[in-house]
Amino acid sequence: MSKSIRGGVPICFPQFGRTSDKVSPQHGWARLNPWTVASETPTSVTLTISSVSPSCTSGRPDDGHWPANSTCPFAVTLSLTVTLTSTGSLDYSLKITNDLDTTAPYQCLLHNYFQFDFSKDQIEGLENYSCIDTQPRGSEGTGMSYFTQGPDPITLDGEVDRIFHPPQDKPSVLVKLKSSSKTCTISCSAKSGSGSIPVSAVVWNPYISKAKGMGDFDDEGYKNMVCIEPGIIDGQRVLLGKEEVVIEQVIEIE
Ligand SMILES: O=P(O)(O)OC[C@H]1O[C@H](O)[C@H](O)[C@@H](O)[C@@H]1O
Repeated sequence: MSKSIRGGVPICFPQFGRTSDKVSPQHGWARLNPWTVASETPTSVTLTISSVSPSCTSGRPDDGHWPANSTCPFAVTLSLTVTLTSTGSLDYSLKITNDLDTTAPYQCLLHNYFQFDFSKDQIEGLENYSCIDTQPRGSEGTGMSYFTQGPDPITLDGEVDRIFHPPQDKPSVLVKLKSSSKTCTISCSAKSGSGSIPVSAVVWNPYISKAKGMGDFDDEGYKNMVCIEPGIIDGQRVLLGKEEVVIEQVIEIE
């Protein structure tokens, strides 16, 4: 199977993490397969991938991840346009199209890697989000914990793998990564014909032992990075027949 790069913005689709049957690869097949350049200008590029294209094989039935002799259960096309704007922001527009009349289950997440000083920088914007902290905390910590994120900025102090689901009045997400010299703002929203879709966000830093265990990651790399990953991951969603969902993300440095 192909491997995702550990940087930039891998697209997790059709699921974040593993499926309950553990058949599909972690974070889905979209980040494992080649995308096609559909068009480009000096400041933008549009890339596409279809679940049924012959080049999309990693994580698919012929890769041993689905039962033998099964065919792709759905036909979905992803189209990603990335634009460097005149103000210097990077704009991402990801269109997810169900090419069939039948429904297709999905989740989708932009697995952004950012430069981040582990010991000093701070994360703002997730106040009042419902947090699932997947990492045991404290000497007696076991399993996950659930809480509402308070008003203080988030700082990193160990392995961090937290899923933030938005309060009801906040379908889009706006996260700020603050260092002493600059602020990086990540905003993300999602919509389909029927209206906005709530955007959650994952914050991830592997810290010492997980960094050492990852063959494609520098042992000390955790000190200079964080992943801020907005996406549609609150439960299992369903694309209706021929439905189009668009996820928009803007990254800006002030
Ligand atoms: O190693 P990967 O498959 O790229 O996943 C890297 C990370 O992605 C997300 O942030 C998940 O919440 C983490 O649990 C996972 O470790």
